[in-house]
Amino acid sequence: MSYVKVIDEYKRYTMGESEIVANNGITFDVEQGQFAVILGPSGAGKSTVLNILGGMDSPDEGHVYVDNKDISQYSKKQLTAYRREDVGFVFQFYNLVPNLTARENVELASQISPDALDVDEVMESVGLTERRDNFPAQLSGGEQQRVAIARALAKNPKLLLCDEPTGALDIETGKQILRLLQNTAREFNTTVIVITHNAQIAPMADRVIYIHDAKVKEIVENPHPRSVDDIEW
Ligand SMILES: Nc1ncnc2c1ncn2[C@@H]1O[C@H](COP(=O)(O)OP(=O)(O)OP(=O)(O)O)[C@@H](O)[C@H]1O
Repeated sequence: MSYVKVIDEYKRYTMGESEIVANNGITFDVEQGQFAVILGPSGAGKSTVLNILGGMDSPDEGHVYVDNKDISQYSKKQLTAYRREDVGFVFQFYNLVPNLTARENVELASQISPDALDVDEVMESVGLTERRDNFPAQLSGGEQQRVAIARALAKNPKLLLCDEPTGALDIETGKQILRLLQNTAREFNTTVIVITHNAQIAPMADRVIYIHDAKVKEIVENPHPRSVDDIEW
């Protein structure tokens, strides 16, 4: 079975009298160690998929397998443990703790995971050894995002989920972050899933899942993903 397997997943929200179908029978797979991109316009349902994959929300129907476990059937308690131990999150606006240094931000995450990696090794792998004693406000946006990635990786997660990770960065810095995410999938065999509306990112992914209007429109496999350096946007 694929490492991540979403099968006929539905999520509906009630807004007063009306119902919004945010995910309308979503089905896709991602293999272990793949760098996958979920691409679609605003409102297509991408964050809903990510919230469900990350254990922040549960689907109304369907199944979501991660590493052979059906997380759609998890209790609240099981979801809490899953979020803590199995999933690393990277968001558009970093969400670092401002009064902790870069290293302390990473350490904090490593402390809640039983399977945590060595904090200094992770800091080195994202190229931040020199800046580890700086506070977030003393770091550039790209450096702060690298701290956020280190924080997510320190837990040694099964899944790294990234919500518009380059959305707040300029092109060159965004490329550095994408290179880091692509390398993470390759070197750590971590399954990385990025959601974005930026179609320029698609050629560098191993698999692209196009979502439109709450449904999967197309799934494209890239047998030869492009290097980040060859991508223009
Ligand atoms: N908690 C919620 N309550 C009500 N409606 C919601 C909720 N979360 C999402 N929606 C609706 O579900 C639909 C899909 O939203 P979602 O955030 O998943 O899209 P998206 O593709 O991530 O968009 P964006 O790129 O703008 O974040 C939208 O119509 C949104 O308004």
